[in-house]
Amino acid sequence: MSQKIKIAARLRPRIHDEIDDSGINITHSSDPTIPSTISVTNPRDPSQIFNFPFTSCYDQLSTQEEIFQRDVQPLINVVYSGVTVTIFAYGVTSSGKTHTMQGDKVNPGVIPRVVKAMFQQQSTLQRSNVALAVSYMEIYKDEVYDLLVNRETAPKLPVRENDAGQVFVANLTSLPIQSAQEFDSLYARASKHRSVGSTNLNRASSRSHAVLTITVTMTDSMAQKTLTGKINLVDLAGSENNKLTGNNDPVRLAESAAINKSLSVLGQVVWALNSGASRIPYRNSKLTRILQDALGGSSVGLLICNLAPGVKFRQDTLNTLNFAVRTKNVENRPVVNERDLRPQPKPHFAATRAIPQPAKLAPAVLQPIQIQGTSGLTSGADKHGLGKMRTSLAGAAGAIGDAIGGGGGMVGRSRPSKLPRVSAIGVGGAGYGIGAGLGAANMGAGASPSIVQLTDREIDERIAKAVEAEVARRLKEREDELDREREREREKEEQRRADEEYEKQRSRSQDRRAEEPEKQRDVEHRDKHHKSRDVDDELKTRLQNLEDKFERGVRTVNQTSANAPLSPISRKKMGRAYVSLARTNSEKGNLQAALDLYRVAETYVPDNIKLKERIIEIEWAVRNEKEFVPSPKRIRKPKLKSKKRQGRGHGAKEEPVDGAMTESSSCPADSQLTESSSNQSLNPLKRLKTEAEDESELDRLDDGEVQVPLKKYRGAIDVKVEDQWAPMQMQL
Ligand SMILES: Nc1ncnc2c1ncn2[C@@H]1O[C@H](COP(=O)(O)OP(=O)(O)OP(=O)(O)O)[C@@H](O)[C@H]1O
Repeated sequence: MSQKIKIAARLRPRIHDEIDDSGINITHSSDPTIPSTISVTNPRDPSQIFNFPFTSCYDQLSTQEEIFQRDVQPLINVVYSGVTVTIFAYGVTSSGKTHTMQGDKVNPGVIPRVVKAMFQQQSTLQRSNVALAVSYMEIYKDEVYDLLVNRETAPKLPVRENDAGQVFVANLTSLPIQSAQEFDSLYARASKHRSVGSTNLNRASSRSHAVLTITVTMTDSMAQKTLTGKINLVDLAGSENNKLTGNNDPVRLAESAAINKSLSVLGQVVWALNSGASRIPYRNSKLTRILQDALGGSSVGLLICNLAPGVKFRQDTLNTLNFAVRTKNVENRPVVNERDLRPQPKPHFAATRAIPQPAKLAPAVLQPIQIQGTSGLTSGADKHGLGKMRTSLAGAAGAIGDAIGGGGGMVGRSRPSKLPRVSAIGVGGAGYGIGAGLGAANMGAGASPSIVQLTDREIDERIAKAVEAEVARRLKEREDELDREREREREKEEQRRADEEYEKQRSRSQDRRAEEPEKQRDVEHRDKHHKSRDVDDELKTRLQNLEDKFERGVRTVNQTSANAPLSPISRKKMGRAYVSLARTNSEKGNLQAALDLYRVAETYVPDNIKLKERIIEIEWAVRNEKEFVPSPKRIRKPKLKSKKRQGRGHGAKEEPVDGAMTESSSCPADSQLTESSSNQSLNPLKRLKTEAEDESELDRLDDGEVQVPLKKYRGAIDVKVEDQWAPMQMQL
């Protein structure tokens, strides 16, 4: 049965000298069937309030104990029923994730409380054997490191997938723990290994994602079963805005880029799961690869969204809540991890590498009737003829088996050629050599008590069929594995090329900037010309296709196109093109189409904050059936802009932290609006290109310098306070 991820949102209190903020409010519901609500004021328009209903909302006065009792404690039973549970803390840097998960001595967080509860539960169990073990890793700059070993010398650990499709970190230490005290001292030591650094926003900011796993193995010797429950406790690193954190040294910037990228992939995974995409981009980061089971997989999930008060965090708060709303629609299919300890029938002969021991075979040959229930097969007639036949068949299997790295070859070579025929059938489920395989796979010897009379020819045919089928299966397995390997290599190669391309572009633009102003003007002039040619064939085709679709009234955009491998530049171009199309639609009043297109654009440029804001605004307008008036277009003023850029580059002008709230003096004049709207008369493809190249909506959205005049905007939207933002969803 599928189960949705449960969401809990927690607002931390003000810390240090943070300014009091009344922009985030929590309304608790006394009725358990009605969710509590978090209301957040739009930083760009204080008259607009977004409401987010969640089953669990914790305000600034909430305690660690409350959160544990209400949302975490019930999951301990789930773990003890043999299911994997994943709890992860998500939020912007300094929002209180580590406080919630780890806490301190006075206010222990989720992790120490979970361990205590796990031991308490263990003591109540009558089962003969319940063992707890811990592993702890961090994902730092997209590499996995073991935190239970010396971190200085810890190697990067590979992430692998087993035959059952479960993702695991190879060679990760797992230590048995006997008591909560033992865990505490081990955890305290290991936490010191975690990468932590100081930023303007957090003295001890996590520079990595940390995943702590407690595994409980319950062995019931009477029922001969083992249940394995697991709880993954994930303290994610927070998304970072380098302007606010003050990160400026290369190490911090690289860490920050890795954190933001992995969180952005996390968002893409959630988006892809919600939109039913055929390919979920788990492999695009180690974080999502490791959390694969928690996102659309087989574990039970709890997402704790940490929120920070203050206007400077307001946009991040909206982004976090927006992520939460999307995540609560992700469905998992929890499974019980149970293993039967009773001796299993031996696997098919060709699937095992074990070399049959003649000494073991011998007694089985002597008691065929007991298993097979027939005397017709005991004679051992035609030993030599059959032996030859079998040798050649098994030899062939051996040759192929060797080629595909399987065990068939070993079986083929090692099988004694003079094995009496009766043992081949009679041993059946006992599992000796070829006979074992045949008995189990083709004749059902162990299962059926009926007498089976087979001629030598029939037996040989069956042998041939069994060998053929097994070899074909192994070849297929091998081919699939090779395909997966090729796919992985291809992805790596694409990533490398994209990085190279990005580096090239960056160094080119740096070179350009370093040139003399005279020359720079030339370059800019040339660039302008190049730009018009810069929309490559691929982009043109895609734009044309899009154009055609919309001309025909097709509203369904192929959203998986965002998954196609593109260089960062092409991604940006595609993003711009979609934004441009979206804008056209929003201008025409087709808000749903515009929203779809903005969302597609977001898959190409997931880090664009202004784009996220735009999506939230339009989502709100669509849900509340309000009119949405897009902000007027800005006309580029090359000189002014370059001056501003230079000024910024030299730190001449400090941007206000809450820039989004600032009314800008550089608002476009009415004449500019007219000029912009004259674009409407152009041929749509031309118009798209013009918009994408000359005055890209995306660039403008992305550009913190130019703000829409707030008064104008407010008047145009005519919003009402307290409109419902998202539909109510109950979880679990
Ligand atoms: N509920 C709370 N009550 C009191 N203090 C809190 C609370 N939540 C967070 N804090 C304090 O806020 C500061 C930042 O919290 P924390 O380090 O947990 O943030 P974070 O989200 O883990 O940040 P980062 O992503 O940078 O690691 C810390 O000093 C912490 O003690």
